[in-house]
Amino acid sequence: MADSSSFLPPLCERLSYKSYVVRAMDLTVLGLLCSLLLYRILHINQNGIGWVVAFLCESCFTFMWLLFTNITWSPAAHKPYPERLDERVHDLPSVDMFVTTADSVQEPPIIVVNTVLSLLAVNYPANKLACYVSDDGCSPLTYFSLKEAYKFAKIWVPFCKKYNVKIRAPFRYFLNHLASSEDFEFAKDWEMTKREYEKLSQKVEGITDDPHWLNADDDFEAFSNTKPNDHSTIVKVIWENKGGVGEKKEVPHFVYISREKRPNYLHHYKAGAMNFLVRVSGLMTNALYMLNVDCDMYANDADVVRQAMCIFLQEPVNLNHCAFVQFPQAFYDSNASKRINFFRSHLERGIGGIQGPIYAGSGCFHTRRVMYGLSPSDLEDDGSLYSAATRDILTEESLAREFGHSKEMVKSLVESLQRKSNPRNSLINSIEAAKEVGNVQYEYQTSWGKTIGLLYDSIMEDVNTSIGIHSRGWTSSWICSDQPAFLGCMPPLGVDAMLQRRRWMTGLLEIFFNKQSPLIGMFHHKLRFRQRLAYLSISMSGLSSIPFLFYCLLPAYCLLHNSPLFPKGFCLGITLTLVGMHCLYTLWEFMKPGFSVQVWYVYFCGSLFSLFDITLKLLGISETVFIVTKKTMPDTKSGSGDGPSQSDDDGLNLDSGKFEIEDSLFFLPSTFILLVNLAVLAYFSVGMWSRGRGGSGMGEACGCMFIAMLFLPSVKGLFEKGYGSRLSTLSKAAFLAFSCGSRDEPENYGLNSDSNKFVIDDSIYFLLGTFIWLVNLAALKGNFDITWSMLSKGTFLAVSFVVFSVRK
Ligand SMILES: O=c1ccn([C@@H]2O[C@H](COP(=O)(O)OP(=O)(O)O[C@H]3O[C@H](CO)[C@@H](O)[C@H](O)[C@H]3O)[C@@H](O)[C@H]2O)c(=O)[nH]1
Ligand SMILES: [Mn+2]
Repeated sequence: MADSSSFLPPLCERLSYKSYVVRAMDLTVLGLLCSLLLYRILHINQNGIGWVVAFLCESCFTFMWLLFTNITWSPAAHKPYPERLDERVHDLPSVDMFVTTADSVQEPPIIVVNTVLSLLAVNYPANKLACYVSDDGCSPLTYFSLKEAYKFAKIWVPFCKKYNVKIRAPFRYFLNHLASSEDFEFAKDWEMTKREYEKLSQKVEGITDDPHWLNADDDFEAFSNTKPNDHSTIVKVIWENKGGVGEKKEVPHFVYISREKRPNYLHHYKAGAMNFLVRVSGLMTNALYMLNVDCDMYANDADVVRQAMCIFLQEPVNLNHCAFVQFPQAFYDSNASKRINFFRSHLERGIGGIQGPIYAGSGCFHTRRVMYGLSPSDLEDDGSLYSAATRDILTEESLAREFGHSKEMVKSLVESLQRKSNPRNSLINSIEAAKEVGNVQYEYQTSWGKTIGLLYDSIMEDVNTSIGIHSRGWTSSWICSDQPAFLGCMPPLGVDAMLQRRRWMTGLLEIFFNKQSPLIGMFHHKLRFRQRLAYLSISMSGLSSIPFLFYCLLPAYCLLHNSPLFPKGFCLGITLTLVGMHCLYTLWEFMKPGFSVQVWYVYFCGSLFSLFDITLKLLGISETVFIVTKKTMPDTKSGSGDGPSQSDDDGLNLDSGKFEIEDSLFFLPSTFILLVNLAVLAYFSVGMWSRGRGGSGMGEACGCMFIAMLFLPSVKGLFEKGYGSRLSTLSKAAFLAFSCGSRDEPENYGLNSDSNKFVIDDSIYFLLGTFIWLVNLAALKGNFDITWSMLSKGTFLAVSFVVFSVRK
């Protein structure tokens, strides 16, 4: 396929982003952390429990910093030159494009439609493309919208190609007005296309789940009497590109599928949907490469497919062994976009310089053969199957055993593993075979989800699958581009963002504990050592909230117990430099792209609650569940951030078989930490002059102050967003704070100057209580819909307050 003449310039280039300044900074922080640890060890005998806990927490931070330094040590990315593709490659390979959607309410069909249109219109020969939409919601609305989208595509795709439109998702494109300087013909086409798009979006947004129209159209018969979790497989070929002339040849194949679902059968969320997509597309078009996007991630650059091909088709292929090409993900919702862009690209570019970026779930091109479980060692230098491997892999029984008993599937597999481009017969002819591989029992006792396709044992299926691929010795490539290749949406900051973060962290922890854990087989040679460390760092990120939580309470603890937390003299300098550098370096970097402390809190809190989930899972009490995030169009965005959207039932949610956390509980940790620190600060200022020498002092008080400042904005968020149950959050946090304080020995209550031990005083309870009531009163003033439940919680608070205050 590719022309091997070596005179032509390369299709892509590897760029290194190595920076000695960054390295020096990373090493300095590491050095400072180590000297702090050393100091703590040397003085461990003179100091109390606070000192030991601080040492343990700091050891964790040092370890995490070490892993982080490993990631950021040698960042790299690939720069493709799509304009060189045509002179080098005469016959472009075909590409199957997958879109997953799961819920027509959380993921409005108009968003899916836009994503699909952007893919159908990419700059690539239409007869080499196929677009498959998997609908886990089994929604006739989604199917209806896609059919309408196809009608519009017949206008949209030629329009984009004729005028070389840059952004090919219509909702984005039509946000800009027509410039008056445009020529007449263009203006006419533009107006017409815009009108058609408006008609389409009115139809799609106006459609309801009314059974009348469903019954009226035979095409929707498959959707009658179905439930999202109880229906048979549906496969609909919306459009088949059979060549021809004009618009007919310009729109790629377009297929709607929804796999069979039955209650009591595990369906493995997105990974299950993807594996079905891989099979159906194998039967229908069997392209060598597959693109996968989330339903909200439209292609923002018409050249994405060509860019990816620059990496795959770069000669010599075997030096690279590139299994997949990951594009950066960016988000069109302003505030959220920056935080993720920054983190993801920072991390991915770093890992991109080791063995290659991690598959991020969306905006990724996979090689079909790799998805089928092939290893680089199965291949000859020219990319054909190694002859011994052929014998093992290509026997019919072993294929059927591993991939399931479908004759058509086995045939397509053989062709795909041998990289044969099979001449297409009609897509319609494959519908029956496609339905068969969507059966709930099809994967039973096969290797799907275990070693083949997307792997199942984590709800973070992307990272999990990625480890599997890298462990077989493949590499991957991270593309750097000026213009974001894909744009999607992120939930607004707040509970939804925390839920998403919590799901991610839980999924990563599942990986940490599953059989692919980066901890196991630490020196397995195919997964490079540094890459393994990178995976370790990522899969452990949920755990980092534990030392952090302790650290946030330590200054308060040490102030109360009059035991030192921070070193004195020269070593205090080290601590201050560390904190200072950390603030300047991390926090500043973090804030630079517009982050707020709240974003940081979402991270912290999401991680904390994932620990809760994973504990329940490891104990076998509940399963981890993929809760789909809500997606909104940018112009209709405004209403989305107000208030919680999930139900606020506490305890076991029977539908999902999982413990749900009440929204307001997400604010519990911050409220708790803030209350403890404020109370201790107040206490400290009252008793400052009567203190003994040698223990804790101003340093620890400053620590408390710093932490209180850090958490204040997130507690403020609790009030701003109008979460109805803030009273309950406050009362719970206060209850926790009280009970922590009351663990002291009874005789230690009050100022005990003999023991030189500064212990909790009754007044602290009154201070805390008064504070809470003042805050509550202020909050209630602006919120008149006080429910009985809130009143009862308030009464509970009052009673517990009195009980605790009179305790002696
Ligand atoms: O049962 C399910 C659940 C989800 N999805 C699809 O999965 C995608 C991602 O879901 P979303 O709610 O948007 O989750 P995010 O946290 O935004 O997704 C990120 O993280 C996921 C892993 O947790 C990856 O799968 C995604 O690709 C990645 O973008 C969407 O297209 C959904 O339609 C399904 O197809 N079936
Ligand atoms: Mn998403």
